[in-house]
Order: sequence, then structure tokens, then C-alpha cells
Amino acid sequence: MLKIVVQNSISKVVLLDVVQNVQTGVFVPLHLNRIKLPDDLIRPHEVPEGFESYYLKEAPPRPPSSLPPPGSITLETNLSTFLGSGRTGIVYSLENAILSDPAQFSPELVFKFARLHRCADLHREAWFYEEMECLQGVAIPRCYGLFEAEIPSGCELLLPENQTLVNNPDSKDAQVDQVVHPLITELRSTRNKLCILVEERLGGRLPIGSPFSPEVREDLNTLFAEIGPLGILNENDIRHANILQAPACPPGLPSLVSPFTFRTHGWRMIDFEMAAKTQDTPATLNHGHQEYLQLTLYNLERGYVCDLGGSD
Ligand SMILES: Nc1ncnc2c1ncn2[C@@H]1O[C@H](COP(=O)(O)OP(=O)(O)OP(=O)(O)O)[C@@H](O)[C@H]1O
Repeated sequence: MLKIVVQNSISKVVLLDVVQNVQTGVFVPLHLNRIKLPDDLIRPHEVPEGFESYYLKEAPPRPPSSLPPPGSITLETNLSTFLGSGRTGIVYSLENAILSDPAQFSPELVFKFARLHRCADLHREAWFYEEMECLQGVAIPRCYGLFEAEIPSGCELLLPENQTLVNNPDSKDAQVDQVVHPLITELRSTRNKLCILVEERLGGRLPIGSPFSPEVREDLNTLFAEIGPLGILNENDIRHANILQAPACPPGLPSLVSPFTFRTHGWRMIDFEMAAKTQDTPATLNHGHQEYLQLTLYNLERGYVCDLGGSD
């Protein structure tokens, strides 16, 4: 029987159809290797002096991983459809994806390519996916890792539907970290690396201009409470583009039960590159997240997309 690939099984991605030799016009397979992120890439925000009693004594520790030792599967694929883009990345579905181990299969996956000046942000986001492993498949998509390669000299990257990774390279970096890890500092000035985050493919966005049923409201209200027990703050990125439907199952994998609320959700949060790890209590975090969520839902019901978060 086929085994479902787990989130740390893929060690290499081979992209067949996006790197072209400029002189010959021949496509060159690009090999991207999985990155092992430093555990301390993100450090918890400091508590303001004199306000200690409002905060937890320390930031909630990362729950132990439930994954087996990392695997060594290669995923070879072409890109398919452009699914969306934002300040940090461009997202594609895959076509003809093949795993090197024929005994395993993956759900439908997407690649989020970091714009060439946004590798640091994609590293931050990947760290949050690892931090929230227990919520993957519950409240956030399953994440299959961060991969990187350098584009070989004499070659250029051709993304489908004329998307480009060079977009406003001088735009301001989000200053989220109080103590910036040296890797983030180095990546902030990097322009020659290709970084991709591999995620489970999710469904569509919330409808615009029609009322939400009490069930959907309840689902979303509790969805945004899931990240509080891990001390994760992400209110700047709560908006229409960052709430997607859970994958339809089948062919997608089933929604898992939350270890915190014991619920399953029909929706998922995405986009964590501007998140922070904090010593805030779950109640404080939930209060802030609810404010952004309720404003988003209020506007959507009235036919408006109110994007408070940052774009270039
Ligand atoms: N796992 C996924 N499955 C399906 N579509 C996705 C997935 N991840 C992202 N998308 C699509 O791509 C769009 C952009 O993704 P994302 O928000 O991660 O990019 P970003 O560059 O971080 O955006 P932002 O400007 O909000 O920071 C999403 O709004 C969504 O439409």
C-alpha cells in the first residue's frame, strides 16, 4: 500500500522547466536542497519593563516534533498554474510531480517562490511552520520544507504566466525581529538565491459580498485562536488573501483535530513571514487577532476587501 509522504521526507526538489540556458534555449534542471533552519532563527519579543505581570514568564516552548527522522526523497516536477502572489512570493501549483520513492505519495503541493530580495522573509515563514508543526493540517497548511539553489550562470529563470521574482527590490524590509539572527541579516542583502517553500495546496478564498453562516463565523473565530497557545502573533497578516479553504478530502488529506481546542476547521491561515513569537497570553493574542478578523469579515460581507497588512 502507498504511504503518505510526511512533512520532512523530501530532501531535494528538481525543477525541470523554469531555468533556461540563455544561449542555447535549452531548459536545465534546477536542483534545490532542503535547508535546515537554526532553532533560534526567531527569538521571542522582549516584555516591556514594568509590564511583566501582563505576560507569561517565558514564551511557550516549541512542542516536540511528531515526525520521524528526516527522509531523503527527491521531488521532480514542472510548474503548472499561477495561484497568487504578494509582497514576498509567487505561488504555483505543480504538474507531473514525481517522488523518487514510488511507495510514497504526496497530496497536491504548491511552491511559494521568494522574490529575490525576500529570501529572509521566506526563511522567517518556514521557521513559523516548523514552530507550529502541531497545527499543520489543523489550522495552517502542511509544510514540506524550505529549499534553495543558486541559478547557474548563463541561465535565466522563466516563471509561467510571465511572473517575475524581481519586483521592487528596494522596497523596505519589515522590521519584526527585535534581535535579528545573523542569517536573516545576511539574507536581507542576498539577490542570487532561489528559495521555495513547499506547502499542501489549499482551496479558495472567502466569498465577497454575501453573509457568512454562523458555522463559518464560529469556525474562523476559533481558527484564529489556535496560534495563541504557541505565543504566535500574526495580526498584520489577517486578511482576505490569507484565509483559504481546507483542501477537499479526497483528493486532499483530511483535516486534523486541534491539540488545543479539539476542533477541526474548514479553513486555514497562511502567510507568517511577518509573525512574531511572544510571551503574550493566549487571551491577549486572541483579542488582537479577533479585531483584525472581525474587521475583515465585516468588510467582506459588505463587498469590500480591506487589506490592512503590508504590500510593496
Ligand atoms: N497553500 C496554498 N494553496 C493554494 N493557494 C495558495 C497557497 N499559498 C498561497 N496561495 C495563493 O497565493 C497567494 C499569495 O500567497 P502568500 O500570501 O503566501 O504570498 P505573500 O507574498 O506572502 O503575500 P503578502 O503580500 O500577503 O505577504 C494567496 O493569497 C493564495 O491565493
